[in-house]
Amino acid sequence: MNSSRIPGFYNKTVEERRELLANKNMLTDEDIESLFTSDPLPLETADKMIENVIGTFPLPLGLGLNFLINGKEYVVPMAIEEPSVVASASYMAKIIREAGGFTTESTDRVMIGQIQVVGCPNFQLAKEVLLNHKQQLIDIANAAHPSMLARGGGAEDIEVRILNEESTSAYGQMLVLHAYINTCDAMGANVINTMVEALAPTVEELTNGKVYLRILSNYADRCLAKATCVIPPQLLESKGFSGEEVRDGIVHAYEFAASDPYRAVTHNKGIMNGIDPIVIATGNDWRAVEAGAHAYASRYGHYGSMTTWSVDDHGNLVGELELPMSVGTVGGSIRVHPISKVAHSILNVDSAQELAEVIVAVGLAQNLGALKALVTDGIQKGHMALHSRSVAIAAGATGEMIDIIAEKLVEAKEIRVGKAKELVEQYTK
Ligand SMILES: CC(C)(COP(=O)([O-])OP(=O)([O-])OC[C@H]1O[C@@H](n2cnc3c(N)ncnc32)[C@H](O)[C@@H]1OP(=O)([O-])[O-])[C@@H](O)C(=O)NCCC(=O)NCCSC(=O)C[C@@](C)(O)CC(=O)[O-]
Ligand SMILES: NC(=O)C1=CN([C@@H]2O[C@H](COP(=O)(O)OP(=O)(O)OC[C@H]3O[C@@H](n4cnc5c(N)ncnc54)[C@H](OP(=O)(O)O)[C@@H]3O)[C@@H](O)[C@H]2O)C=CC1
Repeated sequence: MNSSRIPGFYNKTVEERRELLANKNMLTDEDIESLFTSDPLPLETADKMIENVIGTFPLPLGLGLNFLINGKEYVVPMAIEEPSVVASASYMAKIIREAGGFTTESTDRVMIGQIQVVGCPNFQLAKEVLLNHKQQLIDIANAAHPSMLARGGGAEDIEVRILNEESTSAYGQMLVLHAYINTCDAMGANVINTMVEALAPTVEELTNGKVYLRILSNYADRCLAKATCVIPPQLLESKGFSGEEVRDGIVHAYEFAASDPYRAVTHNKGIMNGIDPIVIATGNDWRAVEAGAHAYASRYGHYGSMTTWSVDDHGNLVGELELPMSVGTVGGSIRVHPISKVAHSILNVDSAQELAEVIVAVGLAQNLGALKALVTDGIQKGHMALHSRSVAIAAGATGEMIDIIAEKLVEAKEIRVGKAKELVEQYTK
């Protein structure tokens, strides 16, 4: 197993980094070909992926390093436009590996398909009838996609709810059937939608109602992944701040996010800074993950922090992140986008469950990075120093000029495009 600890990786050139991965056998010949080409997503492939294609929209692909999860090393592919995210994830993963690494766990990959039934003459009776035909309904769902059952998944259970029973509106009352479907290593949207569409005629017959919606729920609260880390305070020490001070600051920051939606949204955005890039790089549906994650952050009746941070009896900082994680290692665009194939090669996970667990570990690290910066130097120092290169490019710097202008911006403590334009003008005179 290759170590994910590659000191100085970020000081190398892109070519050197690729060579290093190839030498460590972390890339296949096909991966190398996909990465080294000037056309990573060929237009003819793109044109088959979505509609009205006129081009592609590339994003930087970086590697989150130092991840040790359940004793296994992970190099994490991250596709993102925002500076300092990859650096921060790698830095926090480095601290957490010194503390023994992340521990993760996850539920079975049970997703939910919903069927909405309206106009039942008797909603209670309709519910009873559906529940009495549970096995028949499960069998119909599985007959619609038998291969999922054959690989150990498929429809497993049915639940029925009545919504707005007391409503007097002509549109309010409805019955909702939930089909619980194990989608194995697929995110499963298409499997689920196929199954609920197949169920609809029988559901109408049994309820004497009318079915409108037949679609998966992105609130995948039976498809959860959780990551935990336990960090002794001495590993959190930062210039001018004791480990205990940083630890306590992080717990105070968590309490702020837990109690105030204005802060929670930003706190959680910082978590998604880590989650979205790996979801995108692995070819998964980040809208589905985003929607589920934010809904889960509201499960206690108000929008709160996705993570929890506390201090254990030994004075260690304990972090935890649990989220719905409807991702796959097959299906969707995963085997279609050549760079997503490379990302899977680098990440080296064997199942969707393992992928989900890595993703929440990265989210937890990212939250720690942002909070540690916020409770010490503030976000601008580390983030803006790295952002200075984008500012230089936005001001017209090219080639070797980019790093020179970026350094001058940091020295001047004025990381803004106006200042960068002045510097570019001086440089090119
Ligand atoms: C940026 C750092 C890491 C610098 O932090 P630093 O203390 O200057 O880092 P360092 O130079 O001591 O290096 C420590 C480690 O960081 C990594 N590292 C260091 N530099 C690089 C680099 N160039 N490229 C890749 N990796 C880098 C690398 O792993 C390195 O270890 P090494 O390998 O050298 O042994 C730190 O300031 C930090 O974590 N800041 C937080 C950044 C952040 O959260 N950015 C997100 C954008 S802000 C936002 O959108 C969310 C927010 C903040 O609003 C959420 C919220 O409010 O909660
Ligand atoms: N609300 C939402 O989130 C919606 C999302 N989508 C989109 O749906 C796509 C994801 O759907 P999904 O059903 O996952 O994708 P696909 O239908 O593309 O692929 C999944 C298929 O892969 C096959 N497969 C091979 N090996 C495995 C394995 N080990 N475990 C599970 N399946 C395996 C299965 O087919 P077989 O059994 O025949 O081998 C399975 O049905 C995404 O692109 C998403 O954007 C679509 C609609 C709504």
